[in-house]
Amino acid sequence: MATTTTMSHQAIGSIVSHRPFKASQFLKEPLNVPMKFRPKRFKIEATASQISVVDNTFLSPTKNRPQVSKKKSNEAALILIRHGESLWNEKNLFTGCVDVPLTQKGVGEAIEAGKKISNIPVDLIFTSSLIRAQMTAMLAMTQHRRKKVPIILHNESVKAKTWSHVFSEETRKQSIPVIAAWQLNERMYGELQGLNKKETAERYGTQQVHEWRRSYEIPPPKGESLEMCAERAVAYFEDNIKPELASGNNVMIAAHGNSLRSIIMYLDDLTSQEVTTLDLSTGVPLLYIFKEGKFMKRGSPVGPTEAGVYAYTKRLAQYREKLDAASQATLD
Ligand SMILES: O=C(O)[C@@H](CO)OP(=O)(O)O
Repeated sequence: MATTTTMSHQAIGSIVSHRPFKASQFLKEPLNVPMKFRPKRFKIEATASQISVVDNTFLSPTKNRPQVSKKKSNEAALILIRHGESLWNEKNLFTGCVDVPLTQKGVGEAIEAGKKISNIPVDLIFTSSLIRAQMTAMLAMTQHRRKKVPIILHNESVKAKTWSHVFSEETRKQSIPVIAAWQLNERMYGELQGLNKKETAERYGTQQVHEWRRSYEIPPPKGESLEMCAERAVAYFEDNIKPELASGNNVMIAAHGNSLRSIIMYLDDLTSQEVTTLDLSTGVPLLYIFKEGKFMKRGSPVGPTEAGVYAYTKRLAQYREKLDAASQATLD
């Protein structure tokens, strides 16, 4: 196994895009175009009002998307969840872009994560195209008090889009669009995929394997470094998710240890050195508030009734009050 230190963006695009899910059709651009250059240290460079309009046609209400009403608020909640334990996490195998499901423990973690965020508004869900992230998002939403129905959008072909159309405006209002994007997939782990992590550390040395797993610049053999993963995940976040937050839509992202590390690096403005110590647990939701073009980290809600979370902003408190009032009305 040879360590690859460089890899063209074109090559990454073509490897990651082997999946039948064709995000390119949503984005109206080929997957193999060289990715945009992103600075190593990401900056939030624009205020909400300055954020440029991007190609959002796949999200358009006219394009078979359950409608998310555009709100006037300049504040929105952003929830990040790493998927629950997968069958390969349990076996301690490098997983990357291999599409394995959750274990029973992972199912439980996703449900617990859902309880913690059950009083936080969610208007839109983004997941990777991998089943462990999608299972986590769906299971978490079974716990939400608002009881809206998450619906996975199928825009991969005209037929898929037409055949999944929802004809009732009222039903659409009671739905949450779920957008699956390969750009949010786990880092592509190259020749480590399927290998046992402990055995790999014994073979190549703990230090080498730690660098492959946690460094910013060093890619695993024939795989993506965190930097490469950031180039597609952060670009997707900036182009597709940030504009939704800027419009006041509350967003949940269910993704992976490394795709989320790269997004957190961007949100928290971490250096390439600082990100090496960032490690995410499975099934732990993290809350950010997006306001006036800035992301404010609010940590992980400990429980659904945790007063502190709802004191973060007036809007969150009001949302929770409405849910409480609705539950009370049902009981009366
Ligand atoms: O195997 C993987 O895909 C990831 C996440 O489980 O592992 P690591 O913690 O090494 O980044």
